[in-house]
Amino acid sequence: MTVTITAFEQSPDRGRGLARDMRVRWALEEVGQPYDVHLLSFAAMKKQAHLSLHPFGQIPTYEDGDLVLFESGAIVLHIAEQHAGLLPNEVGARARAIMWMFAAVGTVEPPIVERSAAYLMERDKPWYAERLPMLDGRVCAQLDRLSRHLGDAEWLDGAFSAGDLMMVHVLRRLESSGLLQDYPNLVAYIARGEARPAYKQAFADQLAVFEAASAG
Ligand SMILES: N[C@@H](CCC(=O)N[C@@H](CSCc1ccc([N+](=O)[O-])cc1)C(=O)NCC(=O)O)C(=O)O
Repeated sequence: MTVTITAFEQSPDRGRGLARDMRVRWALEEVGQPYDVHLLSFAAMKKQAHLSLHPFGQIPTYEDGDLVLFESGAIVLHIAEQHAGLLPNEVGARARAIMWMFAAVGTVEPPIVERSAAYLMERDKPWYAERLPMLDGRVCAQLDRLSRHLGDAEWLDGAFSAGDLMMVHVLRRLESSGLLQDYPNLVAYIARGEARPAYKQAFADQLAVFEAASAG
């Protein structure tokens, strides 16, 4: 039975690989698993057929036979548990890799999403100019700490893992913000993730969807 994921029919990330189906695509490529994609319009995401898969009406979802999952982190963890290549076998290293998955989505991502949401929904509000430095400050506080931890290491904890996959994708959202320029080791870290063949394949496949939709 082939796995099926959901993704945007026409992603607002305009093919930049920022939507969260990218994490699932990348994970499936890292473990060498084929998958089908069910593309959804914004309207279809809020209809009952999709809400029965994803109670919050979002993408991505993951279907494998009777199993239906949502939450990109949970999907990546499931893929990593089912196939070799994204989690170490050694108990402690495996636990730390999962720890970094949670750190990505639970500690580093929230201020990045808050900053992005403010730009998208509040940039014309009178308080935005005053609020932006605070939003940047919260993002940079986490970048500072992550950068110090990473130092000159290639990955967060030994070999590349699902923790790095999630963290690289979280950080990519900042690529056009200018905030990463003060953290050259994080820029290089992201570039190492983007240089992986599995990432490149996932990115190309996500971009192809956007280009086909834009051409149509
Ligand atoms: N915590 C969930 C969050 C899922 C989520 O936010 N999904 C978004 C798409 S990825 C988030 C996203 C969207 C757009 C960009 N972008 O750069 O344009 C980046 C990321 C979605 O379905 N949004 C539609 C809706 O909520 O109605 C997860 O990790 O799976």
